[in-house]
Amino acid sequence: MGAQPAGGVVVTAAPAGPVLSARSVLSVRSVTRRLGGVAVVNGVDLDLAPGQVTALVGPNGAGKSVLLDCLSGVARPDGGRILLGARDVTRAPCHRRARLGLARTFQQVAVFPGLTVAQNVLVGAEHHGATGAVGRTRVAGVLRLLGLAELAAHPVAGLPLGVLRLVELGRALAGGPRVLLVDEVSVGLDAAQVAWVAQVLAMTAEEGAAVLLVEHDLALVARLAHRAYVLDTGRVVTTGTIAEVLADERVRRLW
Ligand SMILES: Nc1ncnc2c1ncn2[C@@H]1O[C@H](COP(=O)(O)OP(=O)(O)OP(=O)(O)O)[C@@H](O)[C@H]1O
Repeated sequence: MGAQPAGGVVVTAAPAGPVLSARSVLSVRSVTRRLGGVAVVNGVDLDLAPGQVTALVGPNGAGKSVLLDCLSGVARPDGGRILLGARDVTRAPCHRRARLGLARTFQQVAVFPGLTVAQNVLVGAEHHGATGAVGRTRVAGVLRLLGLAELAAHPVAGLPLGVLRLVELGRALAGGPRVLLVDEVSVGLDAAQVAWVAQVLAMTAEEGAAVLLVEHDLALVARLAHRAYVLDTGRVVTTGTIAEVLADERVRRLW
């Protein structure tokens, strides 16, 4: 990998200004998800703004991944509403949300082991409606962006976890999502890969996407995110600009 993504922007600390005036592209209202009789996501309200990286942080078991499952359509909420733009997608399946511009990565990396790197990324382009030559052009651009071009024809089976995370991120980016949900993207990456991915996510937001970053690496959160929500035992305990949240005494006590 080189020093920064192709066509890249040098990323400095994210501006910490409030986003309250910006339009929300994903709106979550009172979302609850019960598992085994327990509300592991409990009445969550959350808004994602275009052009912003929003962090979702909290201790192990707080409900972050289950909330992402509700947002992406992997799981159905037991209560509440999810709006993607003006559309109510609370009960919409994953593929419909993908067509509407929502993409995600998974904490347990999920790639198609029998496909090559390029084919995995193409799946993401096609899910978002980019087929044929448009899809292939998208794939080539994403592979360059993520430093994966030389591995394009390589089967993903057997590749290291860090590379698989990049492939999965590439699949999510290939459709040009307007909402991108990333779950623990830094796990398994070395420091250079984390820096690279940080720049890619910052660029994705700068180009207008709303990015939700679920992450335990608070240095990465502080570097990238404009705002944050802190989840604990299924509830949002605080939200605000990244500076406000990281300075909050209640947040410090959670780690
Ligand atoms: N399929 C399931 N059945 C029952 N309980 C579950 C299931 N999946 C998750 N849980 C529980 O839901 C709670 C929230 O889990 P979740 O994975 O969302 O936490 P998290 O905040 O993502 O944690 P981590 O940071 O460790 O990934 C946990 O108590 C977990 O044990």
